[in-house]
Amino acid sequence: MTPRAVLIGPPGAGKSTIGRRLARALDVEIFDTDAAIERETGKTIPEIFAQDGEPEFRALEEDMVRRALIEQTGIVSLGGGAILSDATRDRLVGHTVVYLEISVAEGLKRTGANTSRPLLNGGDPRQKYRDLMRRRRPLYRKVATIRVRTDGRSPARVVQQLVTKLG
Ligand SMILES: Nc1ncnc2c1ncn2[C@@H]1O[C@H](COP(=O)(O)OP(=O)(O)OP(=O)(O)O)[C@@H](O)[C@H]1O
Ligand SMILES: O=C(O)C1=C[C@@H](O)[C@@H](O)[C@H](O)C1
Ligand SMILES: [Mg+2]
Repeated sequence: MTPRAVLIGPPGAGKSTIGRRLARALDVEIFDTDAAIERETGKTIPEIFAQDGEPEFRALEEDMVRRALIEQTGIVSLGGGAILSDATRDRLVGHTVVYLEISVAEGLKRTGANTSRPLLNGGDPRQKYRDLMRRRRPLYRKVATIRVRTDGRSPARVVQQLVTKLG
């Protein structure tokens, strides 16, 4: 058993939104690792970051992704930073991995008013988002088997393209 597709990309790329809609279009289940971690721990992600620290969150995330890749058969949406883990990148080999691409400007717009993303809080969000993309872009590209641009495209349009690409 293997997921139909795994969605990756930075905050605001649409992993949760597109994931939900793509799953509906394909009539499969959606499994969002961020939501699953919150369910399993009974804490929100900002609470985990604040109380336990990012390394603890990354460990929970790595294990959640490991299990999802074994157990899920629908669409799996990963947290934005999940691909930072070497083990996770290794485990993604052989899967259908969709990179939802987004520009820094558009990513900032989509995440702007929202404070539920601990990594973008505090300091200058623009600089933080840029730094994050500089570090992650090569990793997203490396593990992706399909890339889709999301700038200036409605979720419906992105989903439509993905349905075509996934066959
Ligand atoms: N193609 C799109 N066009 C316009 N807005 C979008 C698009 N995709 C998502 N959005 C909007 O952008 C915001 C962020 O999307 P979403 O939460 O799905 O991103 P995410 O990749 O799951 O982010 P995170 O990594 O923080 O979980 C939401 O308000 C969503 O409605
Ligand atoms: O980009 C990131 O590192 C994160 C993205 C979110 O999906 C969450 O997994 C968390 O807020 C960390
Ligand atoms: Mg999300």
